[in-house]
Amino acid sequence: MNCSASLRTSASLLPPLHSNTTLRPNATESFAIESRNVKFSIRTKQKKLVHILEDCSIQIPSGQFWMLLGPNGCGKSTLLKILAGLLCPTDGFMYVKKPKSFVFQNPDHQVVMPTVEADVAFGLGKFNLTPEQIRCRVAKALDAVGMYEYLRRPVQTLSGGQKQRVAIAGALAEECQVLLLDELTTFLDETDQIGVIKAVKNSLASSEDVTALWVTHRLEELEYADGAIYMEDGRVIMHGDVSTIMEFIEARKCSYIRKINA
Ligand SMILES: Nc1ncnc2c1ncn2[C@@H]1O[C@H](COP(=O)(O)OP(=O)(O)OP(=O)(O)O)[C@@H](O)[C@H]1O
Repeated sequence: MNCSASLRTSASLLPPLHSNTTLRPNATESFAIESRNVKFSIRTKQKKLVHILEDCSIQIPSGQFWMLLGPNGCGKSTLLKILAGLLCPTDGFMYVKKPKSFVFQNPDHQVVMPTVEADVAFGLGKFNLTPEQIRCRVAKALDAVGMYEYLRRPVQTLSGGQKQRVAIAGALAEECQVLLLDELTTFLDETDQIGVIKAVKNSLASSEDVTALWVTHRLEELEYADGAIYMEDGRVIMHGDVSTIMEFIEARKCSYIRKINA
């Protein structure tokens, strides 16, 4: 079966998967991001074991823009941080193409240099690049996110959305293959929100190899995605086609409203 094709065309309600999965050595090559039965638990100070993620399985084809949605506290950021390598899963298998980059909700945690140009160039120090190569990479990355004309701007004069775009450009300049984006638009107005989404779309269009996973609360953003994942209570409930998932979430909302009005 061509998994990649089936994921693009249909959403699926996922049955619970087996626990105690052994780690699988090889990833499926067509997927830039893959997790199988990933679990994450923590032990509280009172020694109580709390299960935050249960059997989370996802597959995101290379070069696509996917969104991860679900109610507050369902585990979206935890799954994203695991994929980024910021947290270690308790069990399961995962593969994320490298280099990968995690972009934070608050750009002030990431955009740290005095000017846009210096900030995008910041991560390039670890590569053996000539000044001309650095200029070239910075220009290309800023162009991809529509911020080239801001090259010399002090970062403190930028809006939240513009800072997010600079943070994305920093990742692109390092030629990252996977962008993991954590609720970038939560504090943005509509113009900045659309600017950031378009910057991600453009980044993917300007390089066949870049894949993005975008955590969001905003249902209207789904229209920009190639695929989606819906989580509840630490589990992946649906995975695949955007319109099916959108309908599912709308139905969930209606049933919730009916319940509170009853
Ligand atoms: N270190 C921790 N200690 C205790 N509980 C935690 C810890 N990290 C996460 N959690 C809990 O795990 C659950 C999932 O959190 P997570 O931040 O991943 O959810 P989310 O879906 O991203 O939420 P939101 O949409 O509100 O940002 C929450 O109930 C949260 O309180």
